[in-house]
Amino acid sequence: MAASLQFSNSIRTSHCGNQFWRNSLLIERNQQIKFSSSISSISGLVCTRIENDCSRDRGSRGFKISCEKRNAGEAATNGSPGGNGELTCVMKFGGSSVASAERMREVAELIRSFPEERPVIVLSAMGKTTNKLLQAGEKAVSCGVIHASEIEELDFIKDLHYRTVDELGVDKSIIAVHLEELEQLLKGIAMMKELTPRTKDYIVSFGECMSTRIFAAYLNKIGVKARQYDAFEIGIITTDEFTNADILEATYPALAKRLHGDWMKEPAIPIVTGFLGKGWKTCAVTTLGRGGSDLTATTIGKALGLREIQVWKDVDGVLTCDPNIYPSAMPVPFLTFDEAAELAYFGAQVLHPQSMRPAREGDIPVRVKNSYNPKAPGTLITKCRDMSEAVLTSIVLKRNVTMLDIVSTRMLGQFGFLAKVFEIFEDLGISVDVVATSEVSISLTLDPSKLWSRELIQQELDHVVEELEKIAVVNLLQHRSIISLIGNVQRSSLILEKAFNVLRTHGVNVQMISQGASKVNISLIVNDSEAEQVVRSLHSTFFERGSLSELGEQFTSNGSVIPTPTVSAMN
Ligand SMILES: Nc1ncnc2c1ncn2[C@@H]1O[C@H](COP(=O)(O)OP(=O)(O)O)[C@@H](O)[C@H]1O
Ligand SMILES: N[C@@H](CC(=O)OP(=O)(O)O)C(=O)O
Repeated sequence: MAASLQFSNSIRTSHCGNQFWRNSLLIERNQQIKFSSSISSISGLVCTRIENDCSRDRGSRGFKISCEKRNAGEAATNGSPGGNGELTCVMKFGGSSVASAERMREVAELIRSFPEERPVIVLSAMGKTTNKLLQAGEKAVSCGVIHASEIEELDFIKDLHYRTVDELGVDKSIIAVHLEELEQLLKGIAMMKELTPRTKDYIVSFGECMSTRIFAAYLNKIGVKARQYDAFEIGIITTDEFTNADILEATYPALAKRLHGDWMKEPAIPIVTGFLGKGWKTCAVTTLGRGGSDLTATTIGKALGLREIQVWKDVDGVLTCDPNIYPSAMPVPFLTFDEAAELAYFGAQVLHPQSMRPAREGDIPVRVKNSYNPKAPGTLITKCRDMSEAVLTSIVLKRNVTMLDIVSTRMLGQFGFLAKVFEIFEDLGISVDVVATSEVSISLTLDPSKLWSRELIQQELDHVVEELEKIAVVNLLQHRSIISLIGNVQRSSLILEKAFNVLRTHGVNVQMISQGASKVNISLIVNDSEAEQVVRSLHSTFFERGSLSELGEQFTSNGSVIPTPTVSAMN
């Protein structure tokens, strides 16, 4: 039996009070809902979906909570995928979640703790395996063939994976063949003295190929039927841009056909390699850029039209700031796809920059959860959310950015200047992050992730400057940081006032400022050396309870604004 319940602001206030609203933030799918006595007739239902009600005017805070009546016997037993229905959700576990045998056991238990789910599991490589594989590849270039088998990182990878199969009690042969091939590959690189982007992608693919095989074998061992899949064999088709490939449209029907078809023939939890794809022209293994398993998860979610995409990390959701900069950063309970995309694009490592696109296109909620602390509510990312009280959502820092000041050598009134500048960037294949313009000048920052290695950065930059100098006076400024203030740009004046107060206190001059048309991000460019301190102070100002603005407004711990009752703060 399915029921659809609509809770509006007024119902919430009159029937449940603020308590329910708070509780509603904590409701998760498949959780028993405990309603207050006034609506107890609907108790006993299980929540299956929570949606923001976007259909109404700004200011209303409706939540549509879909529920199902489930009898105790309806949930599957023995940890097997629940019921006979279709696949329900994606659960992606990152490297930190599957870093050891112990972590894999915990993740298996976590999956079993949702017996009514029929999930597709996406896994990253164990722990820091991807970094180790890349380091091994780089060492192989210059170590000589006879020393390729002795590369320290190869030993580390062998030891980690053999120890894990041993501790989990699964058959060693499932990964032995990969580890042998990896050693051969390193010898090949040593022989050629060359590591191309294509070979890099092939090398790192061993990480995901092994973690998924180990985990699938373990699930089968404990009685949970599972089937391992390599993404490049089941239809994740990409561009041939090695190390940073894009997913192509053909992926969606191909994935759906394969995963759905297999499931219908014989249900077994699919365990899919994250991060990997197959180049459409080369047919070689490609990767989706660092952290790309998030994108694999949302791609599968969209392809199968699943109800929810869960990305399980080692933090309590998307936080108000990078915890490495501000250790007591707090989880953000709700985000829109736009906010999350902007946050990821401007450097928050927690989500892959492109991962929100399939979720947004398929309108599938994404939940960011902590595999080390599953009870924490995490962050729910949906198409829209109530912004009426939101000010700032999160502060993101992107370091080591290059900035260019480009001033036209021609007089005012010249048209086509901007077009010429961007044509140069297009021809050189360099992507631009933040831009501020006037008619005859333009300031912009370059995306460092697109500039592959150190030597190339300088070469490419020299070339850009050379080309631009044909039409303009160019000033190249390196070691800059972008501080992105993600939030409600409807309140941009308030945000800017607070932010500039902080900057003034630290004696920091902003070198460029840009408010995106997307209306969720204000970007400030400062020197690298000043950036972290500024971010910490901004965080205290916007997110710490009791911080008082000169406008007489106080911020709550989630960055929203509450009016202060007296006027004394204004003086
Ligand atoms: N705003 C942020 N919110 C949460 N985590 C962040 C943020 N900015 C940076 N991080 C970092 O991102 C890490 C999680 O991302 P990642 O390492 O890719 O996870 P996983 O490997 O589990 O997929 C966290 O451990 C944290 O250090
Ligand atoms: N293993 C890949 C892909 C990935 O998504 O990893 P993680 O989920 O641990 O960020 C990487 O390290 O980039």
